[in-house]
Amino acid sequence: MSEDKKKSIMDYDTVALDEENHALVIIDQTKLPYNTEILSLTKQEDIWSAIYLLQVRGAPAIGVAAAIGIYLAAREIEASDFEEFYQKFRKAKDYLDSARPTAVNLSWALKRMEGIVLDNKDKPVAEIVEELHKEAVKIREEDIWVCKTIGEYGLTLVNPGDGLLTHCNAGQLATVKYGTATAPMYLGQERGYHFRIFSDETRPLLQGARLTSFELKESGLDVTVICDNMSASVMRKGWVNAVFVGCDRVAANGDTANKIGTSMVALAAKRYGVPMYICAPTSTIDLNTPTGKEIHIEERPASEVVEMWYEKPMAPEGVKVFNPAFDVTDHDLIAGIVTEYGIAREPYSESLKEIFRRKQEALKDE
Ligand SMILES: CSC[C@@H](O)[C@@H](O)C(=O)COP(=O)(O)O
Repeated sequence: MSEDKKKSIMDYDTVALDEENHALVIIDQTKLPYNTEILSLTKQEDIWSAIYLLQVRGAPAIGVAAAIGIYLAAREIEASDFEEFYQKFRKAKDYLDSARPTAVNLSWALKRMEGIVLDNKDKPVAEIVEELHKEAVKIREEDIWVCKTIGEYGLTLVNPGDGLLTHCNAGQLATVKYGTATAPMYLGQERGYHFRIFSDETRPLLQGARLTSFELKESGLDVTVICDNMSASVMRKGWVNAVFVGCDRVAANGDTANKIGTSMVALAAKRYGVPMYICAPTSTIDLNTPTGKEIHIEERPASEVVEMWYEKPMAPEGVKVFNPAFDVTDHDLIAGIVTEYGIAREPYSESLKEIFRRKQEALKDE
C-alpha cells in the first residue's frame, strides 16, 4: 500500500496472533469509528476484559480471541507432568469462558482447544503447546472460509438492487473477514449487485451505527443508518427485500439469540412479508440447547443505557434500568438459517441436524 493512501478499517485484522510478541492483537472496537486503536494483549486478565468490555466482540471474533488467548495462557504454564498442565489449563479455560455467557463460540473454541490437549496427552507439554498454537491459527483461518461460504449461500437468496436490512454488527469487525450477515453484501458488491443496505443503529451500544455503517461505508457500499424504531417503517414502505442478521447461539429447534432488538425486527419482517435470514457458522449452532428458553441471556450494566455516549445521564438518577444484551427470535419467524454447509429451513430440529451431518462428511474427506 502506498504511504499516502489512508489505511481503511478493512485493512486491519479484527483479531490476530502476533507470533513474534506472543500477543493477541485486536482493534479496540469501543473506540470506533473515531479512533482506530490497536491493542496488543498478553495477560489473561486483559484478554478477559477485552472480551467483557466488547473491545473484541461478535460471536466468531470472540471465539478466535479465546482460542488465541488460551494458547497464550498454555505457553505460560509451568508444569512437571501432564496432570499438572491439564489442571492449570482447565483453570485458565474456565476463566476465559466466564467473560461472556451468550455467544456459544467462546465455549466452543475453548472446548475445541481442550480437545487438542486431551488428544495429545501422551506428548511432552512443549509439544502440546505447539499443537494448541496450530489449532488457534486453524480456527482463525477457518473463519474466513466459513464466512465467505455463508456469503455465497446468502447471495442465492437475493437479487441485484435489493434493499437489505441488518441489525447490530455481524460484519468483518465481528469475524476475521467478510462477516456473516454482511458476507452476502460484500460478495454482492464484488459482483455488481448494488444493494441498498439499512443498518439499525442498535441501542444501547450502537454496533450498527458505529461499526456496521462504518465498515460498509468504508467499503463503498450504499448504507443508510436508521434508529431501531424505524425498521418497521422502512419495511412498510417496501424498501427492504430481505433481512440478514448474525447470531450468538442457535438452539436445536432454530430459536436464535442475537443482539437485543433482533426479535422486534423479526416480528416486523413477518408482518410485512420480508424474509428474515440468520447467518450462522456451525460454531454458533448449539444442538445441546433444546430451545431459546434455555439460552442464558447476558445482562449488562445500567450505565450502558443511561450514560454511555451522552454528555450527561439521559434518565433520572437512580431510575431502574433493564439491560439484556440479547433476545431470542422464535424459530417460526425465521425464513432460513444460512450456514457454511447450506441453508437450513423449517423444521429446524431436522434441518440443523442435516447441516451437521454434511459437516461431518466434509471433515471425513479432509
Ligand atoms: C457475526 S457476529 C453475530 C453476533 O455476535 C452479533 O450479531 C451480535 O449480536 C454481537 O453482539 P456483541 O454484544 O456486540 O458481541
